[in-house]
Amino acid sequence: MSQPVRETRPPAQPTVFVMYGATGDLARRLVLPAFFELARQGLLPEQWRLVGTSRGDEDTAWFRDHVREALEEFGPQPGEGPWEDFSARLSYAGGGFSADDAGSLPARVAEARDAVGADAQLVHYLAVPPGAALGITRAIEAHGLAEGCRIVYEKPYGTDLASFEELDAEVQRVFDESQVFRIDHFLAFEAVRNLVGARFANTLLGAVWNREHVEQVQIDIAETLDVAQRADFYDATGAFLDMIVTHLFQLAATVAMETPADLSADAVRAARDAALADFRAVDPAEVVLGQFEGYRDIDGVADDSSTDTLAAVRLWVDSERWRGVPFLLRSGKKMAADEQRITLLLRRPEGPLTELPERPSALSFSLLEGGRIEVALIVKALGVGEELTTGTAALPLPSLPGTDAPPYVKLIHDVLTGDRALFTGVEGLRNAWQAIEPFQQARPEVLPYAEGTWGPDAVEELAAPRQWFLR
Ligand SMILES: NC(=O)C1=CN([C@@H]2O[C@H](COP(=O)(O)OP(=O)(O)OC[C@H]3O[C@@H](n4cnc5c(N)ncnc54)[C@H](OP(=O)(O)O)[C@@H]3O)[C@@H](O)[C@H]2O)C=CC1
Ligand SMILES: O=C1O[C@H](COP(=O)(O)O)[C@@H](O)[C@H](O)[C@H]1O
Repeated sequence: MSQPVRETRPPAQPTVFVMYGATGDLARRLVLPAFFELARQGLLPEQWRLVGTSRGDEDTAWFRDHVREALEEFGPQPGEGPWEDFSARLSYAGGGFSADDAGSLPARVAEARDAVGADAQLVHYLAVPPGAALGITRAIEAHGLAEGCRIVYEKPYGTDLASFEELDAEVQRVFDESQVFRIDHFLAFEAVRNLVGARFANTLLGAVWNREHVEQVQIDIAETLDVAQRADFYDATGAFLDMIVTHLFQLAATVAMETPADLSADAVRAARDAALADFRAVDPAEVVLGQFEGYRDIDGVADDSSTDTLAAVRLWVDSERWRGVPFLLRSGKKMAADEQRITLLLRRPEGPLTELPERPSALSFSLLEGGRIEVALIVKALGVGEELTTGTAALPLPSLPGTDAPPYVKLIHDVLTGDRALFTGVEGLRNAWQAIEPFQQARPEVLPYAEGTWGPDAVEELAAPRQWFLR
């Protein structure tokens, strides 16, 4: 397998970056801090500007304060990087942006282009709810901002198969595919990139990566966080759309994929998309939806809301490699812990040991804190006896050589350099929406769960006869 050449220098072309949804949670928590981190690491082009935009009436001074506060809350701290220079390159276009009414955005973009040079690369970043993507796409075309640009769509790309097809038809009409970056930031966690790197570089992992050795695959993204600051978006979306059909499906496809021809962007994406094509349509009877108690009291949430704040699914991948192995996916808010983990539970060996501990041997990839690869092994416990226990050997990825690149740092850098390896493929997304059509037509009842737990009891049953690795 050849090693792809990845660009690690700053891109040379001047760039104007337009951030739609600049007032939102994603921009504040992840994207704007990632931009500052890129500036700190000297990975932005020498000439760049960032124009924030949304529908309110805020101005540039407000936006600069907003970005500073975001950095103070989520880091890196302004004082840890070139804040004065950075903030001078930010401007704001309030008043909305639609095909009928351009507002002030084209004027702000023109100013930014004048400042960096006429050959500037224009990058549109849509950090907006899925329902807003179509209108902004049309507005970009209507106001002459489409030609030669790059455009980044956040997940979810559509909200069902029909809206995905509608959005994508418009995107394909307005842009060439090479201009389009459909983001799913979970693909860029260091631990997830090692589902590819470590798997294909080590026979120790690669040899057991199949149904002969793996009994279950579990993908668990558990959050203690609630949704108070983005109730409008969340109440209209829910955990299944927000996390399962997007992030967790992409993670499942990364585990399930066959060996790509090489590690080029196209080959890796094609392998992931092919795995998504093997996902069996989700049976609503194998889905558990939950809502944490107290959710309906949040401002912006309907009193009778039936939105799921937790979803768990037993998914089947009908490929030769994975036939018969359940992929258990779970994600929710207000759960017992913050954990993001992909685990391959290994089968119990046939004799001679019969009294094995309940906790099985496993390969586990934790995404948090820069990532950790763990190998859980059943071993003899210390002492004069022969009792067995499960112990874990852990490799914290931050202990490896190199500088950690958090997902949005990596992905924005990839957009600037034009590397599309870690972006979702359109065929894969179509397959994902197709796989959940039966579920969307017959959603199961939403069950209550107490804050600080692992969800309704029915979630446990999905994993039977085993248990969730995270408990
Ligand atoms: N928050 C997160 O952790 C992550 C979110 N995402 C994705 O990012 C997107 C945005 O999520 P998030 O930031 O959490 O949501 P928020 O509700 O916090 O923010 C949404 C932003 O979009 C703007 N917006 C809302 N509706 C429209 C519209 N019709 N037209 C134009 N702009 C609009 C809002 O601006 P205003 O109302 O001021 O106009 C606001 O700036 C979602 O698709 C989500 O799935 C992806 C990864 C992580
Ligand atoms: O896409 C989303 O992801 C976040 C979790 O990602 P993280 O990198 O912040 O851990 C989730 O909280 C949010 O609801 C969802 O929209």
